Amino acid sequence: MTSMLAMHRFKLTGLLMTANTGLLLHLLAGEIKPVADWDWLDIAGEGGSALLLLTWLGLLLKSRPAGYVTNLLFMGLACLFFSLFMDTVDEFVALPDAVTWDGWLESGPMPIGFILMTLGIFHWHQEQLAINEQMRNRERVFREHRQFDKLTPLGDANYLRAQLQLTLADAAAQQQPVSLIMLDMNAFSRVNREYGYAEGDRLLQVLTQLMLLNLRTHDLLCRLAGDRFVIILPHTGERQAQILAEELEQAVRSLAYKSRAQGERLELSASVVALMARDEDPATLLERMNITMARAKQNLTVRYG
Ligand SMILES: Nc1nc2c(ncn2[C@@H]2O[C@H](COP(=O)(O)OP(=O)(O)OP(=O)(O)O)[C@@H](O)[C@H]2O)c(=O)[nH]1
Repeated sequence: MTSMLAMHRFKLTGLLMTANTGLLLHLLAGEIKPVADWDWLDIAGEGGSALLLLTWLGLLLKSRPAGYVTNLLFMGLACLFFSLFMDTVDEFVALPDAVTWDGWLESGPMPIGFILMTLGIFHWHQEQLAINEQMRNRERVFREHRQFDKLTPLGDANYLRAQLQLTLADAAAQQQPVSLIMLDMNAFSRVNREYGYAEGDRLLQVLTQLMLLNLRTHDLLCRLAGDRFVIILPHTGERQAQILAEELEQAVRSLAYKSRAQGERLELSASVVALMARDEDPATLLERMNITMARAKQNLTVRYG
């Protein structure tokens, strides 16, 4: 409360002084009416409204940051308050007939107050639109953050599907090819079993870095689940995707990853398959990818037992 008063001290002092000046002018020029002449209904109506306007002023200053819009609203409310205050004072003080300025004090600030209030509310509306836009952006970022895997931290399966949908739509519009690569580590569960889950986690992080180093800037790597990753390759035909897939497979095989505990090298390999998107939705494309991967894994088992 004290900080609010301090922040708006000039405005509040100005209002207090203006209201006092109006009161003083009335007292100097006129005489206090006998109580019998007081119109209680007018006093309650005009005085009550003036008090309510003071409450609005307090709430406004308490809830809004200082600035242009607040100043407009304050000035508007202050004018309305002054008009009603003068109206209320008029109920207690009788002025000679020759005095005409009291009418100006009562009615003059009223339209100015309404104009200032209208301007203030208009700018408040503009300000609110800008805030809404910012909130929407923040919410979008927050929602997207929830779609990121904490360990790697790549986009997760939901993020992948959303991005795939966008990329496929873009590709269709531009008549450009899109390809996908799926990489699944072989015998990853053995790493967890023999070296512990924490070592498995560390390996997944290293593999992520390794893949990112091997990709182009516009490729998007996501973690589908566990040790399975998918890369979206915009503007890429199947042949180029195959080359990238082979490079990734080679990179994993050549990785001289050492366990944290004993520092021994782990023999690593990955199954990597590449496909070019046809005229299909993300779910169908991912399904086709999973089937291709399952076949590649099956061949691996048949070959090495
Ligand atoms: N450390 C770690 N392990 C995970 C995580 N998510 C899944 N896994 C493990 O990854 C393994 C995946 O098992 P599988 O799908 O059978 O994979 P795999 O052992 O590589 O078998 P193949 O793919 O058939 O060669 C399981 O042991 C999961 O517990 C994770 O975030 N961290």
